[in-house]
Parts: sequence; structure tokens; C-alpha cells
Amino acid sequence: MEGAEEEVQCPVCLRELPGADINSHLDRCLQAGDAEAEPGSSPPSKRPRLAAAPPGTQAQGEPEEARPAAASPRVFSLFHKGRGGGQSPGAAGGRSGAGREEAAVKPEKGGSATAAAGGGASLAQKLEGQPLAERLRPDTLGDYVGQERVLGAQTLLRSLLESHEIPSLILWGPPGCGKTTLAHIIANSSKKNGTRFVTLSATSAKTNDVRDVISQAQNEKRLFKRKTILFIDEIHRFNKSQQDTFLPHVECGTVTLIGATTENPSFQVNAALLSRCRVIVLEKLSVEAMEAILMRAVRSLGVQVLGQGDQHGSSATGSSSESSEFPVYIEEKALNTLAYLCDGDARTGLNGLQLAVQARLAAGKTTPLNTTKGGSADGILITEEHVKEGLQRSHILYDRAGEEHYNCISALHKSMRGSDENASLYWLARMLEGGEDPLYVARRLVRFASEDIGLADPLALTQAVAAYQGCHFIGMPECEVILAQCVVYFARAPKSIEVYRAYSNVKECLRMHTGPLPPVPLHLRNAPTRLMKNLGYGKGYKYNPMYKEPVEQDYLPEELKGTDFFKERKT
Ligand SMILES: Nc1ncnc2c1ncn2[C@@H]1O[C@H](COP(=O)(O)OP(=O)(O)OP(=O)(O)O)[C@@H](O)[C@H]1O
Repeated sequence: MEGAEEEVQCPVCLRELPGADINSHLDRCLQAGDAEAEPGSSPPSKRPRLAAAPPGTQAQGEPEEARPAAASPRVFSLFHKGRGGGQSPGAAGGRSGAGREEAAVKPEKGGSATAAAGGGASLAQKLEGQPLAERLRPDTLGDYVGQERVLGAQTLLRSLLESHEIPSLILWGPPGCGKTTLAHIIANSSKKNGTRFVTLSATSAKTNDVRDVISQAQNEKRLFKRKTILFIDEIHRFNKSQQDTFLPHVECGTVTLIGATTENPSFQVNAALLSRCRVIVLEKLSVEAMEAILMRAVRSLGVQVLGQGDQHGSSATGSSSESSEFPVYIEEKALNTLAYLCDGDARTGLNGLQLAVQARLAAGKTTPLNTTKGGSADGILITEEHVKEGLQRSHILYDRAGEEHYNCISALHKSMRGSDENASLYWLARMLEGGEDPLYVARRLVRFASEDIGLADPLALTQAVAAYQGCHFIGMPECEVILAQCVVYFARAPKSIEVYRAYSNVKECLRMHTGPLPPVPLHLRNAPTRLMKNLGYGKGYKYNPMYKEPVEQDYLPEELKGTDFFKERKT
């Protein structure tokens, strides 16, 4: 009786209702809400990062805005399975939690593969719509390649994941190494044991969105004893107060947090939050792992690999010859090169492959091929050159905004300090070829000239300032050689940190001083007015040029008399 009068909040639509009505309301709400609520349950799709999508790709593909997580901060997953009136997974919306991705990945997974991929579809049709990287995003740990150090057979994380004991995690790693994919796999497996999986993207979510998720999680826990996993992509983009919003709820177990970041979490994630999460460091994918991912992709497309003889030819099942006018081949060397050049970023590798195939299909040029020992055929051949064209080197080598920027400048500084001219040039090129601002490098060189070369070669500073001005005048690409010249000069130059260290000692002396700072000795003060003269300013000062012999005079304040800031001199 009492319960019937008490108002309760619907965990789906958050409306307040009389307790007696909640069950019937929930049934209606679930059916109505599932379809729209569902998209956020899977980690968001990523921007394809294609340099220039071939004609048709973008128009046909799902625009970024249309993707649930990126488009709307309100991306909550709700009640996917086995609740209320005994709904089966995905029953209401006709889709399971993995949504469109799941349907697209099916070709890799046996039975329904051909139908789901449009087995009779041409290769061009297979490449339309979702980017290849999204369609091939693994659903299970079995398909997750590499990252053995943290996810290998005997690792703690794997056993936790397999037993559905998901701790709060921060997944830290470079772009395209599989952070979102790992979250996607956790989402799939957690849904199987009834845990909710909610996704927010820190690039678009507001503090209120976080609060909504927390309040829903509280209701779920209270009413249905259901756990909530909250995945926050690019968590480093949340400011401190946003991170503070979920801190207590992570602490008390209302939500299990999984954050993904490309940035060092020690700097970007609130220390209190960090201490409540296990940090998983994912690495760039190895060349072997990339080869496996690319091989899986070409198989799913029905493209045949040339160069490994019959073995690859026959393994390329669902051959494009069934569906395309001409069969499509890719040189094994092209795949290897792609695996090397994508620098451990699977999205870049898969996008590069997709672009190369689409470009060749659009060009429609066929090549006579010796596909097997016995025979020859006409087909479309993708070579190493084609895949190189499909890649954007700036994405491969360097992340201007992220940690790579600091890592590379640090490596350059240390190489010059260590007088290694080859390494110095290498790190310089890594930055410039990756699109670094040459003036940024030039400014760092000005600093280096004083910090590390100093008075061992005072001309170094002139060189650095001249290099800065040269870069300013002519810009990239011509200014690269100016910087190269300066970097080599610095690597070869003698080094001295005498001044740098002495100045640090002075700063330390000032920092350690207690009480009022000593006054400037009267004899060192200027006395431009009579009053100042009368006060003793300048009195007793010995004007050095008037003396033939060295002048005995104190310049430091009385209490520092005799201090030698250079005494730790090492060079
Ligand atoms: N370990 C992996 N095994 C198999 N495929 C992978 C793996 N890692 C990444 N991929 C593929 O690369 C694509 C991009 O990976 P993902 O979105 O997980 O990268 P990320 O680390 O989250 O990158 P970002 O920091 O740029 O968001 C996935 O859709 C998937 O196809």
C-alpha cells in the first residue's frame, strides 16, 4: 500500500511515477526506448582518418554526425537483454548490442558470412558504407590480435575479462592500437552476463550527461542489481571537474569505469581517479600483428594475395572472381609494406588498404598476371606503390598534438647533447616529415644553444637565432636544411653547462633564502637625485676604468660575500 503511493523514478526515461505503475510503465518504456537508446551501448565508431576518400565512399558511408556516440552526447545503453518481459537480446530493436558492426563482421565468422557480407556483392559494394576498419572490428578476444604483454594467455587482465570480473581500467596507447576495440569486446561479453555497457565520448559529452549516466546506474543497481560499465573514449579531454563528477561513483562501485586515452594518464587523468583504476598500457601493434589484421581484411574482401603461390591464392576464399568482373590481387610485398608503414596503427593500415583497393577499382585497369605456376589471367593488381599512395605519412610518423611531439623533441635534444649527429638528424626529420612546426623546433634550438653549448661555443646562440629567422623567412619545406645544418652544428659543438648550472645555483639560493632579501649595497646604487646622494647612494663606488690595477670592491650583498655560484662547475 505504502509502496504504491511512493513515487519512483523510471530508470529508462527518468520520469517520476507512482510505485504501483512502474512495472507496466517499464514494459512500455523499454519497448519504445530500446531502439533509440541502443547505439551508445557500443563504443563509438571512429573517424576513418582517410586523407581523401575516393568518390562515393563518403556519400555512401555513414557521416560522422550520424554516428550515435559522436553525434549526440546522450548515448546511453539501456536494457538490451533478458529483462522485463523476458525480451531476448536485441528483440525490441531488432539489433543486438553490437549493432551494425556485428552484422558486418560476420563474414569472418563462418556460416552466415556470405549472406551478411553480401557474398554475391562486388568488391566495390563491400567497400561502400562503413569504413573497413569499423566493419572488421573484432567482437571477441579470439579475434583481437597482438597486445600479448597485457592480454596474453596467462595475464591477469585476460583472466579477469574471461571471468567477467571487469575492474575500472584506463586503456592507454597510441592511436589505432585497439583501445576502443578492447572496450567493444568487453561490451559484448559484459552484455552476455547482464551488465549494462554505456558509452560516452569525452569530446562531446557534458557534465550533465555524466550525471545522467550515474543516476541511471544508481537506479539500475538499486532496482535491478545490475552493474554498469561506463566507457569514456578520449577521457583525457574531460576537464578536472568533469572527472570529479564520477570519481565517488567509481569509488563506491556504482559504475565501473573504462577510459581510453592516447595521452599519458599521469598528466591527463585526475590522480584520485587514476589511483582507483588499473592502467593498461597498450603498445603499437607489431608488424606481425598488422600483417595478421591485413590478411584477415583481404580475406574478408575476397582479394587474393600474390607472391606466396597457391597457398594464398586458395586461402582467399569468396574470391572476387565470383562477384567482380575481374579478380583482384594484391602483392604480398604490398601487404608487408603496409604493415610496416602504418606504424602499429591498425586503422591507418586498414584505411590504406581500403583506399588502395578502391582507387584501383575506380581506375579499372587490368594487368595480365601469372597467378599460379601453371596459368595466367587478367586481373586488377594492387602493388606496393598503390598502397603507399593510400597512406598519409603525416599520420604514420607523428602526432603533432600528442605525446609523440614531446618524445621526439626530447630525443632530438638528448641526441645533440650526446653529440650523435646521425640520431639528431633522424629525430629532426621524424618531426618535420610528420608536420611539426619548424619554428617550434627552431625555438628549442635557441634554448639548446645556451643550455647545453653555452660558452663552450658562444656562436651557437647566433646560429640558432639565425636558423629561427631563416625558417621564419622561407618556411617549409626549404627551411628544413637550415634546421638540419643547425642541428648538426650543435651535435658537433663542444658542450658546456657552466652558465646554465651557475644560474640554477643562483635561483636555488634565492629560493632557499628566508626572511627579507638583502638590500642592494649602497655603493652599487645609482644616485640620480640630490636626495639619493644625501642618503649615501653610490658613495664609495670605485669606477673600474679609472684604475690601472684590479679593483677591490664587493658586488654581492654583504651576507653573500664570497659566494661562488660556479663552484659545482663540471665543464
Ligand atoms: N588488436 C587488434 N586486433 C584486431 N584489429 C584491431 C586491433 N586493434 C585495432 N584493430 C582494428 O583497427 C581499428 C581501429 O582500432 P581502435 O578504434 O580500437 O583503435 P584505438 O586504439 O581506439 O584508436 P584511437 O586512439 O585512434 O581511438 C578497429 O576498428 C579494428 O578494425
